[in-house]
Amino acid sequence: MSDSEEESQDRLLKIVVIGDGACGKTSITTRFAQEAFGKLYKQTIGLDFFLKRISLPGNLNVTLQVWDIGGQTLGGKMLDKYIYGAHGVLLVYDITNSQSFENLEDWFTMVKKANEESDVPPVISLVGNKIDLEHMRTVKADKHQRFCQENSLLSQFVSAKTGDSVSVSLFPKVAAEIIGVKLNKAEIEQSQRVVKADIVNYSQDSVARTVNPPRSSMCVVQ
Ligand SMILES: Nc1nc2c(ncn2[C@@H]2O[C@H](COP(=O)(O)OP(=O)(O)OP(=O)(O)O)[C@@H](O)[C@H]2O)c(=O)[nH]1
Repeated sequence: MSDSEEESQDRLLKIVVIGDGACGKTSITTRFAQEAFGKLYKQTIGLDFFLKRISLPGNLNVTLQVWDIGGQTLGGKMLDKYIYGAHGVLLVYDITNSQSFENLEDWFTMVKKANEESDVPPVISLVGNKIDLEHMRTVKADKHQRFCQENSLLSQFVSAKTGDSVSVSLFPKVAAEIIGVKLNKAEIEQSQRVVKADIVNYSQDSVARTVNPPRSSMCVVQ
């Protein structure tokens, strides 16, 4: 089988990352896509895209199209269009910032609204970020767990800074749940073997014109 035939069998999954400004969405996606972390905060205006290909058990290759959505979009006109059609949603908050947890209700409401007409609801994971700052935690873990139970969400604690649980757990778990594959711990780690990604920045205008960006102008995935 040629490379291109093999690639055409990949499933492309749209994963949307939302939550308050500065909770670490860009850092999580950059950690996942590039194994990198930057200390400097640069606000995301509109959104950025990342692509990464991962392998799941059974030789299943999945390409994740990760939409990193700026925290300032809450209440804006474009947010429901960005979320629409997502296979997976990461609802991110900062464990050292209670307000970012309180505001999850608003983000979650937007997710439900944007998908109320879709046949298959997205898989949603609650993500508590910055666990390297455990000593500064203001959101108790049981609050997090309660929110997950009440709303039937997957649950994850991560640190984009140290990389803890970002690549080996968060994204593979969500992808596996979407395509209906059960993963054991070894398999989650295994899913990280084949990966490389580049980042493409889209202006808000180009997304406003076409919510599904043209594939041809996206980055190459290997
Ligand atoms: N200590 C620590 N700092 C983090 C972590 N993740 C992100 N940060 C820092 O938090 C700040 C905000 O991170 P971003 O990833 O830009 O946040 P964002 O949610 O994308 O922000 P918006 O673009 O405004 O939506 C930056 O200074 C990051 O370096 C983490 O896991 N631990």
